[in-house]
Amino acid sequence: MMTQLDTISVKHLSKQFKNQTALKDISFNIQPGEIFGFLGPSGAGKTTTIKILTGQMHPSDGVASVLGVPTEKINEHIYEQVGIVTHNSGLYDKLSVYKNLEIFTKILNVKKSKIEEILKRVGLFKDRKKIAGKLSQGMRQRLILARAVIHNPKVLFLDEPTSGLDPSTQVEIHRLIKSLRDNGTAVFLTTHNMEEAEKLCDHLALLNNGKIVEAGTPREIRLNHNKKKRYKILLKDGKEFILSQSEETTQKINWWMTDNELVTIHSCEPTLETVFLEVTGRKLI
Ligand SMILES: Nc1ncnc2c1ncn2[C@@H]1O[C@H](COP(=O)(O)OP(=O)(O)OP(=O)(O)O)[C@@H](O)[C@H]1O
Repeated sequence: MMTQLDTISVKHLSKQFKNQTALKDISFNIQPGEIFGFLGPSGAGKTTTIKILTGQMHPSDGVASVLGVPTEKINEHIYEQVGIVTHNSGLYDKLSVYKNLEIFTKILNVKKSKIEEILKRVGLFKDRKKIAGKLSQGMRQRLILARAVIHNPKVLFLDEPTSGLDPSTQVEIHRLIKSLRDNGTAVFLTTHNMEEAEKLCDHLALLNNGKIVEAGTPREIRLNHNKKKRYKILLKDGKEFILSQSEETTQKINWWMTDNELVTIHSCEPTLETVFLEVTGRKLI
């Protein structure tokens, strides 16, 4: 029987810097056509993982491979099949939007007709003559993404692709990422944004202090943490909050009811954000 090759395979990966352990024994697999979300607070080890998986850094222990290539053997040929968007993805600021992409079609041996196609897909076709250095932040990010996917990569690494963007640009970028996924691209995405993770990712891993502390589909992770009942409460003065079941909560609810302060009360499932707070004790920012 044929088994499908994992697009990304990570086994017992660790990374030790001089006096800092950045990753401790992490393992996961990503299949073609899957969006895998890697979530974690600042310093959790997300960028270190991307660096190892793109061959920019070697692990201290464990093995990882991308498209069947062990990460220590990764060279520039892999970039023909991989797209990367990170914080230091730069653009040629003095060149036009179109020229920025044209350069990449030459490097990556892609037909020029792809430029027009991808510009239309990211909504930048009418801006193709604009100078990259004068684009708004959202346009810039769409151009960086266009460049990363112009060659239809089999793997796409996205390090916080929508951070700092307005909601409508976020939606456009999500649409593009999903259409890539639907065409079989495996997407490795880091984010601080729980809503983004919930909407976009097929599987998630929550990283804390270099360890994977939770993994599964967004729904599985939420349901795993649904042991204690939670109540979402709205009071007359407009205050809204979530309280978990306890004697204190029951007492508070009684007071509010007696004082006619309570407007609505619902029991609710935990959000990914509350799960994250529970397992890490930290906010995701
Ligand atoms: N080159 C390095 N030398 C020493 N320590 C490093 C190096 N790179 C990262 N670290 C440490 O490893 C840990 C993980 O860092 P990493 O950049 O992977 O975190 P991150 O999850 O990407 O955080 P952020 O969300 O802030 O980008 C941090 O404690 C960081 O200080």
